[in-house]
Amino acid sequence: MVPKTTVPGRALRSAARGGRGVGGGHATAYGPVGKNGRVTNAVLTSPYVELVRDDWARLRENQPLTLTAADVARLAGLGERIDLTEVEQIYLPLSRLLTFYVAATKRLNGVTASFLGERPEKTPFVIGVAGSVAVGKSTTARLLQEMLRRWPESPRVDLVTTDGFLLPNAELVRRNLLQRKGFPESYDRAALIRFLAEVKSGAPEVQAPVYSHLVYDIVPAESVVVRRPDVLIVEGLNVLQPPNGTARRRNALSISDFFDFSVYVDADAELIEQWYVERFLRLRQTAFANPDSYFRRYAALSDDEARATALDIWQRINRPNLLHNVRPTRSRATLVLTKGPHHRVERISLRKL
Ligand SMILES: Nc1ncnc2c1ncn2[C@@H]1O[C@H](COP(=O)(O)OP(=O)(O)O)[C@@H](O)[C@H]1O
Ligand SMILES: CC(C)(COP(=O)(O)O)[C@@H](O)C(=O)NCCC(=O)O
Repeated sequence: MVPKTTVPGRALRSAARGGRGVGGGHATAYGPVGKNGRVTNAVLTSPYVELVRDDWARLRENQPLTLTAADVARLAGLGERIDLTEVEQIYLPLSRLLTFYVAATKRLNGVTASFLGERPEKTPFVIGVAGSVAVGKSTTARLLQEMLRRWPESPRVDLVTTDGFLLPNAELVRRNLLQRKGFPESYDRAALIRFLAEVKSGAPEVQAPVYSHLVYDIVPAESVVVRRPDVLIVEGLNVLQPPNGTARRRNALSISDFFDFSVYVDADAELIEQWYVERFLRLRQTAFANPDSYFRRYAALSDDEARATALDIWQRINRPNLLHNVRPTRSRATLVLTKGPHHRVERISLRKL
């Protein structure tokens, strides 16, 4: 199977007509290429090369899976069981690709330092993980963290979620944004950018604020500390969001300016809705049942009531955010994982241009 170049989720056409096998296809900004190898017109095609899962799975190149079924079960936590074959066929090749990027980026930083006549500084390789609420960002990020830790290039891998940079509830209420938690305007973007700038500049210790899903608010006295890891994974709905109007006018940076690689986890909105509702139903027996939970009133709901409540939250908040803010950032990712039913990744699009 020859990889295709497409806009993720929208099949365009194959730019890899030469049939050079997996990895042999090329994405081009100009196409199609004529018999004499010359560009025959200047139609802009996609910067992505697209692989179906079987071709992608082969790129693991005999790399042994070092995660056990027990490790994977622990990563799934209270969620749905994660299929070990999925880990082997999808996430292992991805972690292999990432280690190549980590090594290449280190070399590139060394080249820049030597050009400047400086000593190369150790800066963390930063990976962004984006996608809708309930698409599986946290699970993907945790899997990548565990897998990357097992490679010699990146023994120290930290993970930070952007919910810590949400504005506190009191401030959301003041700005009339409590019903828009997770929308770009509900975050302290400047603080997130400052955090990433400090991490990237090699600061020995950088603190990030913490959000509690239990109390549904920022925890004022808590923080997570990032101490110059080899890799930092930054997971969140809006990590690929470009600066808004005012910020753009001030030439502000994007969060993604600090990324060395980014992953967008994608699926049809109908599937994500189903995963959101299923997770909500499960949370009734666990997190919602905790007396300290902001959502403790949901613990007593019947199945039908819980389903209706979850659907209402999905349709009022998370679905519009997905459609208007999150999904439009998909084309900025280095890699797009497109899932089908049961979280099975069906297509992988890798940016080549
Ligand atoms: N690869 C996967 N295999 C099986 N279940 C998954 C997978 N990824 C996510 N899930 C399940 O889907 C739901 C949403 O995943 P989660 O990682 O919490 O999403 P997000 O961080 O995007 O909100 C959870 O119930 C989780 O257990
Ligand atoms: C906390 C979240 C905004 C996700 O934040 P992220 O870590 O992606 O920045 C989201 O999981 C959430 O709780 N959304 C709010 C929907 C609601 O009001 O229930």
